[in-house]
Amino acid sequence: MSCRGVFIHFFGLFKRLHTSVPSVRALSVSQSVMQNVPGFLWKLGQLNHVAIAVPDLEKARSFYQDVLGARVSKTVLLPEHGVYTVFVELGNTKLELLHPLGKNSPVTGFLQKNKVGGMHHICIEVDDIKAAMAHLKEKKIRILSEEPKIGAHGKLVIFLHPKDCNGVLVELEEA
Ligand SMILES: C[C@@H](C(=O)O)C(=O)SCCNC(=O)CCNC(=O)[C@H](O)C(C)(C)COP(=O)(O)OP(=O)(O)OC[C@H]1O[C@@H](n2cnc3c(N)ncnc32)[C@H](O)[C@@H]1OP(=O)(O)O
Repeated sequence: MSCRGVFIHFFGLFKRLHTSVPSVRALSVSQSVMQNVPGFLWKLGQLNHVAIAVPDLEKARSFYQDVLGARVSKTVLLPEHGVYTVFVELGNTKLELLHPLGKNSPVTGFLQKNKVGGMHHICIEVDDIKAAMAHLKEKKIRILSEEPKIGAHGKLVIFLHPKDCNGVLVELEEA
């Protein structure tokens, strides 16, 4: 490469580095704050977790821990939700592995339809769950419990009907 070629190559590289750093930073800042939409009495925050229903919890744990090398929590039983949970840490978010607990588990029917497992719900943080509920009722989005419950992180949660949310079961958790 000529002297001029070397200069152009390094100048191009410098420009790319220079422009990529602020855009990465801007992205991470916007993800870490609640969205402030004018006229809204509550704010939507970041993705808390994606839940995956699994027919074999130990096999699923082993996949994330031993094959992908992720940090994985102990199994926690949540009888009031009818699930066993295992959390997989991903840095910017988590995966929640779900397995039915008890005969009335809401995950049983899902696993009957999805034998190998599959994405069960997403969980997004909100700053005020009661205000979110009032707003969603007004918008005719079905909330799957009369009152918020205590979720996997000891915080208030509600679930929104998948048929009202583009086919995805949505959990909102008060941050
Ligand atoms: C600890 C806590 C936490 O993270 O904090 C948790 O995870 S607790 C995680 C477990 N808890 C929950 O899931 C609570 C909220 N879930 C529920 O209330 C229920 O599971 C429903 C989502 C209402 C589904 O009820 P159920 O199974 O009785 O109804 P169903 O089988 O007739 O389903 C009605 C329609 O919704 C679809 N459907 C059912 N579950 C779905 C899901 N997870 N994602 C997307 N679509 C789903 C079915 O395919 C069906 O569509 P077609 O009519 O087209 O066939």
